[in-house]
Amino acid sequence: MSETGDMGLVVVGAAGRMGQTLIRAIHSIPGARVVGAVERTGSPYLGKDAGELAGIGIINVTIGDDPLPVFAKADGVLDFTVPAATVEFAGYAAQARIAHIIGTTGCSAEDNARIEAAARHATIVKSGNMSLGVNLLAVLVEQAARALDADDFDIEILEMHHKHKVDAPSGTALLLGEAAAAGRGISLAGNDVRSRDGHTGVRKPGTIGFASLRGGSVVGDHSVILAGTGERITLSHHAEDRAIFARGAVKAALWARAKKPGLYSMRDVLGLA
Ligand SMILES: NC(=O)C1=CN([C@@H]2O[C@H](COP(=O)(O)OP(=O)(O)OC[C@H]3O[C@@H](n4cnc5c(N)ncnc54)[C@H](OP(=O)(O)O)[C@@H]3O)[C@@H](O)[C@H]2O)C=CC1
Ligand SMILES: O=C(O)C1=N[C@H](C(=O)O)C[C@H](O)C1
Repeated sequence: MSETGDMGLVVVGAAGRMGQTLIRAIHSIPGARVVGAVERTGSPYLGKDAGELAGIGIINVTIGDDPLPVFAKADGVLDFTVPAATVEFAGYAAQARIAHIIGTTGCSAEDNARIEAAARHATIVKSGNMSLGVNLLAVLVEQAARALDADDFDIEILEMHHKHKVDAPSGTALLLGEAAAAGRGISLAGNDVRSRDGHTGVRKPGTIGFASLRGGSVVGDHSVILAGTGERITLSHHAEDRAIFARGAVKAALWARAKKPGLYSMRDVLGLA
């Protein structure tokens, strides 16, 4: 806990697009405080003040590359980095018995198994999208997929992101795919079609298709299309500002503080489960 009684939070990947947005969000939200900032060894941002880098002025938190001492004095860690780093941070958060909020996408099944193991000791909230809007959209997608029969309506998920994004389909697209699959009473694994190229043959009934676009500065656009014969329903979310993800992550941290170790989702945090 920080000296003020606020929840003391460490931001890992503090110099990244989300890292800087998180520093600004924590600074503006009552009850939370930045107590540490971590970047990878060799980062040009080591030694810089995390607040100054994020554009809010000096907050006396220097960006370092050793997570252990900062985790030891914190209540939680906000992590929007890369899968290999996230798996490592999950182990450290479990050792320190602190909350770990994971926004990192592109984790493999093996990464997820290691995160699940860490959740035996740490309270982990992991979601491909921390915004209220997308998590509400997931509930609506599940309802629509349940209501519209697979014989009559095909489900396709389209996402577009900025040109710097490295994983596809996006974590959000997969989260929405999981919601659609749950509505249909099937598992997404084995029923997903992640890309199409060449002579693909006709669409296999009951599958859930994905398409990914990349370009420019798009923060995150997602559409779930339920395509029937003669009609089409499109459920969409457009993220205009990364602050929506950062605010969700801080909300998740404050929620997780009072929770027992385990692996939770943003739907749990928002009461939409
Ligand atoms: N769940 C959600 O709501 C959201 C999830 N995301 C996800 O968050 C992740 C990050 O996105 P974004 O901020 O755009 O990406 P960035 O590349 O801008 O930021 C990632 C940061 O993590 C740093 N990093 C890499 N390895 C380590 C390490 N071992 N220790 C500490 N820091 C490390 C990177 O450093 P360097 O560049 O020097 O390698 C970089 O500064 C992605 O997976 C993205 O999909 C993004 C937005 C919302
Ligand atoms: O990389 C991003 O930027 C984003 N990643 C998340 C995802 O993979 O869905 C969330 C958001 O769409 C932005």
